[in-house]
Amino acid sequence: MDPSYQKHFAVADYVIFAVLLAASMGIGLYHALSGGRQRTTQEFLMADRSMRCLPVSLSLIATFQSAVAIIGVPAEIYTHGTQYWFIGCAYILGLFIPAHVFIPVLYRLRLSSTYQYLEMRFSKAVRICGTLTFIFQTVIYMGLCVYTPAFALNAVTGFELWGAVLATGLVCTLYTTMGGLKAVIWTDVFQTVVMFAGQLAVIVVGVQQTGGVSEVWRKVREGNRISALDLNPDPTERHTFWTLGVGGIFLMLSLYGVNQAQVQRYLSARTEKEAVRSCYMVFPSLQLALALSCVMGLVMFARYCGEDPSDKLGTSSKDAMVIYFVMDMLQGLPGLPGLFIACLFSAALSTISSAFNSLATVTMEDLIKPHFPTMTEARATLLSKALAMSYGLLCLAMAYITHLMGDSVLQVALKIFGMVGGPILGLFCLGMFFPWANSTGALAGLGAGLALAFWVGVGSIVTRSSSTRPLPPCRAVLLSDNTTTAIHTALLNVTLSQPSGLKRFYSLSYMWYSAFNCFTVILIGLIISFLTGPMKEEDLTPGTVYPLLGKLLCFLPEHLKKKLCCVTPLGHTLSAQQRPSQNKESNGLVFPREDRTSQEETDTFFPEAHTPLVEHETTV
Ligand SMILES: O=C(O)CCCC[C@@H]1SC[C@@H]2NC(=O)N[C@@H]21
Ligand code: NA
Repeated sequence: MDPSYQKHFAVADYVIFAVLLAASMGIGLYHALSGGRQRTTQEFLMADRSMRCLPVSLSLIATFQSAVAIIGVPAEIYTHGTQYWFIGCAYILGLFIPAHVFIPVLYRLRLSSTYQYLEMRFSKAVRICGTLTFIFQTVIYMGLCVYTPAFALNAVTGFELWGAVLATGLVCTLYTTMGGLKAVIWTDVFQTVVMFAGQLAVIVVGVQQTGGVSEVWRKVREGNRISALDLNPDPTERHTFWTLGVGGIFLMLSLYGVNQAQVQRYLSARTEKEAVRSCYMVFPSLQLALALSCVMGLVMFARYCGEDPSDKLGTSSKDAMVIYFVMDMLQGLPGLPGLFIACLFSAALSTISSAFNSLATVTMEDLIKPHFPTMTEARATLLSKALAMSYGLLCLAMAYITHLMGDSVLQVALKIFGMVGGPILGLFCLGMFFPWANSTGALAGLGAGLALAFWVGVGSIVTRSSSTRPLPPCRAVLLSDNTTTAIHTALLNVTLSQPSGLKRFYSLSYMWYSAFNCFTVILIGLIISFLTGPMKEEDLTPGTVYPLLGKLLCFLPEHLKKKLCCVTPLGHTLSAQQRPSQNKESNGLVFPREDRTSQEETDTFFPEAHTPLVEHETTV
């Protein structure tokens, strides 16, 4: 680290950072001392199912917008150009499908944990495997989210690394443990505002210090950082419209469709309509977050055109360079570096607190409560708080491990989601869209999906085949035009040895992991289901299958549909006493007759739902 490049904080910066932590603690304390004072798991884990769509939607964004995106996306744009921005196209279907497929199914089953669905549709074993897979994914991802801001700060400002990790971890654990989901959602709202403000400040100051918008635009175009629409169908090409726009849809479905942290927010909404509306409201805010990160990367490129300060930082990671850029821009403006640090830690805190809370929820609901049905509410709530605390400490331990996983934090996060989130998405799709799938098929599918995912993922890390050559730094721009053209032609003419066989398998773009693993689970799951005797219509728990065929073939006349798609209509919202009770004898889930209470909700989305295509008996 070249000492002249070390950036230091003014007192004002530390003050702003401290205010952020204090405000988050304050919100946590408020929710610990108000309302039901977090005395029941319904309140602690589900916010009393009383939330409105605005806070839920801001919390939905905050959950998967951490320091990884704040740092990783600008670094991505700086190095590879704006191709990554096409992931915004995946947000359309990536949010529309959760709003009209996953939310109606999951909301009407009145679940606390998403994985209860797996027991209702398949079996307890499938539920446990789904829960453990989710815990594994979230613990690793949480480690990455804690470590990223601390590591980046330390690289540039000498900011005490483990001090920052501990401060973040402890504050987060405390307000999550005290205030439950209500505190997590309201701190998410506050932290999302801080996150946007911090990024905006850096962009405004950055443009102004680089000579204005037109100057930035000129430099960015000359450095060919504005990527054209790349329609290359090669699945080993890291970022193209297909890997981002289509592969990204499966990534979004795994996060905003079936991930416990997000489903818990949908379920905390007071009505299904509010839940669907909150999902719609995520779209503009997510596009704004993506735009801010991408523009920040472009401004950073325009600012450092001609020189590449990352080698002076003593670390080759472009992620650390983003912090250097920010400190360089805001250095002379006391308070603004503190605002950006607050932005970075807001992004981290809002993700980590959501992870803690969802981990505590699934551990309680899926792993503990089923074995201790007589546990009192007070003990269950106390245990939930102890779990949040222990997960907090575990994530500090995970922090370092994720740092070893690779160079770009964004790439590591997207790989984790693809490798683990993809198979979980496949499990839910198998359950919701294929009535014939049975528990054996589900377990085999999940196992195959995870095995294949880790084979590809680990293989790509080991053979380093996922890192692609970055675009030439714009130093070439300073040469005369024809020289530049000559260099580019020479570069492009080099026939890159197309990897073959296993090497090609390892070079599959990580943006396809979600889709690839999802289809593997579905394919294997269906094959094993048919080999071991497919599920029968009457054995299906009502409301756990989405009439996909019925929807896709909605243009067919009724009598044809009746023959073709042996599907049951979507379930109605089960009132509290209707919820599935653990039946001692049959050790299965016993369902009372479905009530018709929430007819208006069903009518809104599935007018044909109350005229069942195939009359089915509920197991009473
Ligand atoms: O920021 C993180 O912690 C995770 C990296 C981004 C995760 C995905 S990318 C597509 C979607 N849009 C987001 O803002 N987050 C998710
Ligand atoms: Na966040």
